[in-house]
Amino acid sequence: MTLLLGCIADDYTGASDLASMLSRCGLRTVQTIGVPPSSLELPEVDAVVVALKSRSIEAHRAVELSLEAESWLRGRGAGHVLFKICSTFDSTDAGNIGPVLDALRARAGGGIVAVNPAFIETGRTVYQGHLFVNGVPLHESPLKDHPLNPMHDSNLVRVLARQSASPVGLVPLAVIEQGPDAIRAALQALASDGNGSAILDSVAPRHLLAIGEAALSEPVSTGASGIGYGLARALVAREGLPAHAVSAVGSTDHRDAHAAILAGSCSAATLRQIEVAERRMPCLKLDIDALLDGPAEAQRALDWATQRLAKGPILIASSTPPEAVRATQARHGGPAAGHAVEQALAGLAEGLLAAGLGQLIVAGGETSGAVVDRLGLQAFLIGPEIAPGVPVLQAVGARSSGLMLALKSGNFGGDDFFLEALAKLRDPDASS
Ligand SMILES: Nc1ncnc2c1ncn2[C@@H]1O[C@H](COP(=O)(O)OP(=O)(O)O)[C@@H](O)[C@H]1O
Ligand SMILES: O=C(O)[C@@H](O)C(=O)COP(=O)(O)O
Repeated sequence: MTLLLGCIADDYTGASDLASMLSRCGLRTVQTIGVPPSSLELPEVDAVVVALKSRSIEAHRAVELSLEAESWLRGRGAGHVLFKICSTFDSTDAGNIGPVLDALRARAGGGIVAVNPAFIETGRTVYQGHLFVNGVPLHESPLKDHPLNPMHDSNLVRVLARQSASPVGLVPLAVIEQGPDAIRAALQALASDGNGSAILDSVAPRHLLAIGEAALSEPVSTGASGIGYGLARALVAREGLPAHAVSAVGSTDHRDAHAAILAGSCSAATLRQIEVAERRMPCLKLDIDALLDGPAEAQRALDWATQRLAKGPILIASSTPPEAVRATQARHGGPAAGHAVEQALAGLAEGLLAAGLGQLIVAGGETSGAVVDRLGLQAFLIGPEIAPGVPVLQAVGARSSGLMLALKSGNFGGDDFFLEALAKLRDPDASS
């Protein structure tokens, strides 16, 4: 296998978002959970997205894991490596975007890293280095209330400069509008001035196409699915590949298996999606204090679910509005509460799988990471898109092979997302 593109994603939902974009553009893509063991047989692909759970861990550990993934990808021919971060730049001043980007750049021998977190289809745009979420500056968007990394600064040049060892430049929209050659020249000028990275503006797909083409001249780039779109389109054109969506999920004997939704995201979008779904299926809202006090609440939830699974899909949610999250964090500590809730939901997934689950939808990036790790899943084939950034996934590898999943970033999807996802997991080929 010789890769056209190697990708390292800092969480699992982000990885499937990117993998979906690459597949839609025509690159045969597989998502692996961490660096795959040599025993795992992967199909012939053009791109691999190595999914890490490195967004909210110690920076030095995120660097180690990312470099390990980089070696694996370069060893399989990847000339360019994209470090996939969140389109809302989820991070803290301690990292992990800056430290990982610095390490990948150093490993590649220097140069300058183009950084662009735009994802136009989900309303993420960058102008004058400031990130907007559906037209609202990042620091005024729902991301200001994120349980793990609340975002309080929309100026990404400033945000990244606090995390990176090298100065951060800006390539403004006026230059991006001039196309790939002008972008390359601007990046070179910034590199000559000592910048190790630069935030690139973009408010429309044509900007991402130009950025993707320019970014391929450097060994490393950083960003979300928008830059993935630009890179994939540039590679497909360069290699003369057919520019149409490829889906790799095969027929599944899980079509009539039990289905469940686990929601651990407290995002505004997920809260609305739960509201819609609970009118259509049994829904259990976990008692968070009880959940954090001991195993009885999780056992109650598992009993509740296993009694109902055979009758149709069910939903279990830990999600609460921001004020309740703040109260929980004040009582139990932020990271401790988050971790405990993730592990409780992971335990529920394990119990549900033992009870015959064949289709699983998880809402929340960290939550998805905990669930996928607990189930020991190794890699995913990428199927059709349910909503921008959320594809149908089919597990491959020793454990739970064939299991159909959707890993939803908290902020993604319309109000009907859970209903749409259930239909698509049951029948990935059905037109929506
Ligand atoms: N009711 C709650 N109170 C406090 N923290 C919670 C609650 N429910 C979930 N969490 C935690 O909030 C975090 C949500 O992050 P994540 O799963 O990445 O969602 P998103 O995709 O919205 O960022 C997780 O650590 C999760 O365990
Ligand atoms: O780029 C994005 O917004 C997503 O792919 C992503 O990374 C989302 O992270 P979570 O909201 O933590 O799932």
